[in-house]
Amino acid sequence: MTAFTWQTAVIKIGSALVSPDGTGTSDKFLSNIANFISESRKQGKNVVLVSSGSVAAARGEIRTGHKVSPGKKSAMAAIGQTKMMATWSQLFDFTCAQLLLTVEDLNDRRRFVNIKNTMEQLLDHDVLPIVNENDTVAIDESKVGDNDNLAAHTAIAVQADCLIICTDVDGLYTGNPRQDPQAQLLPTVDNIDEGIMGLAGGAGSSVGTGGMITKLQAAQKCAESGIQTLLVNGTKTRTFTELVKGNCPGTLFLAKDDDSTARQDWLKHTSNPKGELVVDKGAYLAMTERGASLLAAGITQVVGKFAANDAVLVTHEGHVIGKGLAAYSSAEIQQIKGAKSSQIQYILGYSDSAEVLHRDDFVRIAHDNESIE
Ligand SMILES: Nc1ncnc2c1ncn2[C@@H]1O[C@H](COP(=O)(O)OP(=O)(O)O)[C@@H](O)[C@H]1O
Ligand SMILES: N[C@@H](CCC(=O)OP(=O)(O)O)C(=O)O
Repeated sequence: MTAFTWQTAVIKIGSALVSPDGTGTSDKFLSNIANFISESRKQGKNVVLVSSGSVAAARGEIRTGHKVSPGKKSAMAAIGQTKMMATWSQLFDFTCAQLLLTVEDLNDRRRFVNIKNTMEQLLDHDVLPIVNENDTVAIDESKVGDNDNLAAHTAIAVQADCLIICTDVDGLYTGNPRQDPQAQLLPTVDNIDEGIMGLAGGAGSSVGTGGMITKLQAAQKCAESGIQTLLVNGTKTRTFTELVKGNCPGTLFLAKDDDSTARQDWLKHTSNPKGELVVDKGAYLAMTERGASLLAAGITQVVGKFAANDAVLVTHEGHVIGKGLAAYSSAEIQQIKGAKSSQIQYILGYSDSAEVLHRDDFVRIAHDNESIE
């Protein structure tokens, strides 16, 4: 077993643990998890819970076939969310708070900062934040879609040093252990490359969403943000006795060395680019080799409509070089592109910033397969 240490953790609980019978909720597995959370808080650690199970908890409350329509899922989430929250609350002798989020809340910088501040306030007041996707309002493109990725965004928001994903298998195996009895458990993963991604199969139960792939996506986001991820079996008591001792009884995904700021982690993994700035070779070299800010003079083209403070992609010759927060709107940049910074005041009649994209609001993206739809 690999040893690990942590101070602030996001703990993600899958539907199969909240609703082991595939309908209603049960404390069968949750009481062990709740004890671990209580014990960790007594040790002065910070915990945020991301809990699935609202849809599964409401099975039987609404007539459905085997496949449930999105409309019925939303209705089930509305019913099951209160059941799930009530089940958690009765396992703790401290206050719990409910946070229901959508992808739009996370993508928007101001809303994201508000979510982050709210969670910090709750932790400062010894309240346990319990997060879930707002399945009642989120449909299709406004959905994160799975709580593994939602947990990674949450970990980035609270600047956790650890994400613990509790599921119904012991960790990451060389193949889906439900289909391949020869599959071996991997105790440590130091780099989530294509080979590791290729090991992931689908969900293990009828109530799970995403299966192993979304867990690996979450672990990858976290690793790149300097956050370690543990994938453990939430159905076993021993998991939690080992976790309390600082041992990882499943798979530990190591964090990468990360000197990026919290703002840059949000930009890279959570923000959704609303447009694109095409830059010339001089700006490209200045940004990638010297870490310089982007000035209006280096911009050759503006793609899409966006407001000041929206996230945008920065591209050169068809390759994405990074993502940043634009200091000006697309309409303003259309007017100032190619101009010297000293001319911004003259062209626009005001100058909010000498840079169109400040170096602190920019994050490099090394691969080049991202594009604007
Ligand atoms: N390589 C793998 N290693 C471990 N489990 C895997 C792998 N590939 C697919 N799985 C499946 O992923 C399931 C966990 O995902 P899921 O059912 O979505 O759980 P949860 O509800 O906890 O999110 C496991 O039960 C297992 O069947
Ligand atoms: N938000 C949904 C859960 C989505 C999800 O990712 O489920 P799971 O794979 O069980 O963690 C719900 O509360 O039912």
